[in-house]
Amino acid sequence: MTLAVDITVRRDAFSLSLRLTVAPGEVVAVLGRNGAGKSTLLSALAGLLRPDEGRIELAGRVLTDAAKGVHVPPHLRGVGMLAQDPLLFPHMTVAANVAFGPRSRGVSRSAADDLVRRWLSDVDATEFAARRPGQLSGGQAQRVAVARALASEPELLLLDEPFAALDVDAAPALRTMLRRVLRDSARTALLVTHDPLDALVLADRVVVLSDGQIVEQGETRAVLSRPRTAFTARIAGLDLVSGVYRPAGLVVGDFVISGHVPEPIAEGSPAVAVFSPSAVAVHVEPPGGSPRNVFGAVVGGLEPHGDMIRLRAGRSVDGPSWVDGLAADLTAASVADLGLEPGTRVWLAVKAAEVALHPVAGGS
Ligand SMILES: Nc1ncnc2c1ncn2[C@@H]1O[C@H](COP(=O)(O)OP(=O)(O)OP(=O)(O)O)[C@@H](O)[C@H]1O
Repeated sequence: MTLAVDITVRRDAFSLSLRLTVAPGEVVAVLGRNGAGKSTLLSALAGLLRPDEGRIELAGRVLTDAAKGVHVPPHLRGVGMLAQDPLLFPHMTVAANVAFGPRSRGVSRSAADDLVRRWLSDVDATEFAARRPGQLSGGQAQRVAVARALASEPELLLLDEPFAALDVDAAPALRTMLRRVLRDSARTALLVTHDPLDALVLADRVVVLSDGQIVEQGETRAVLSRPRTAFTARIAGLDLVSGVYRPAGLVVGDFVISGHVPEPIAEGSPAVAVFSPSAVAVHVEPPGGSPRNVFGAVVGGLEPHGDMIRLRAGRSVDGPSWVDGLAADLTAASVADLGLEPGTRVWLAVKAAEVALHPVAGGS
């Protein structure tokens, strides 16, 4: 189900110009700030918008060819969409909502019933089959929306900020479920988000969009932990360290990084420690006591970041290599008090309570 996109869309002063290939079973996250063109891209893929130039091909079928006037309508494209809002039909039961796509494609009632059972079970929503959407919580409704999107067996699934409308407590469970379902069904998917965590947990690869253009792309962890452009670094906005999950924490070489685990991680599987640069304390002497999560480094660079100064760490002669590029935010006064300048030896400390350990896409 390879997706090949090469399109230009012009909207008044804005123009999106993008070339992208997604391999069968691959999940690609498109990250970008407001107005970057993410929704424009999804609309073009879904067939809700006609590109001014270019082609969209999915699984060998031409969905759009601007030069030849080809434009397959949305319902015939084999493209499913999961939006921020579950958008379930309020007057139908959950089961009828999930059966709707297959039935309108001509699938028999009994085959559609089988699909309903399978997908409601996959998203842990079997018990809601007879309810109406009004009787579900936001998270439950979104699970049903996942089942509905997948029951249509789309060749491409578009995910538009699927957790944005959920409260913070419901999002991790849904993200875990979606990660499992996407992996088990080997679904080709494009995920639009401005949350780097969604990309980390769900996507194999990330594409960073700015002002209608791709500014960076690559394997998710590589792009987010070592952004090559200042723009991506700002979007990523997080410190992240890759390792292997053990009950004691994230094992990275000789280090164990302690943190909390908001969503389950299998022991021995690839994971990341994620924390905010504002949670990192910078010391010029090794901190006293026995605090955990202390890493030796040097000051690699100092740059203004809003009303703070962002320190970029570099590797010290005797310290771990993975500290290279980690960020810490300090006030200008503390930079002056500590006498920090490029090359200064420092110790970075971050409390376990401020560190979240997450599974990463591609892990078991
Ligand atoms: N119908 C339209 N007509 C003209 N310009 C539009 C239209 N819709 C969007 N735009 C412009 O296109 C640009 C990209 O918008 P788009 O919605 O694709 O961005 P986005 O990355 O999805 O942003 P957000 O994260 O806020 O949803 C913006 O400058 C927007 O003002």
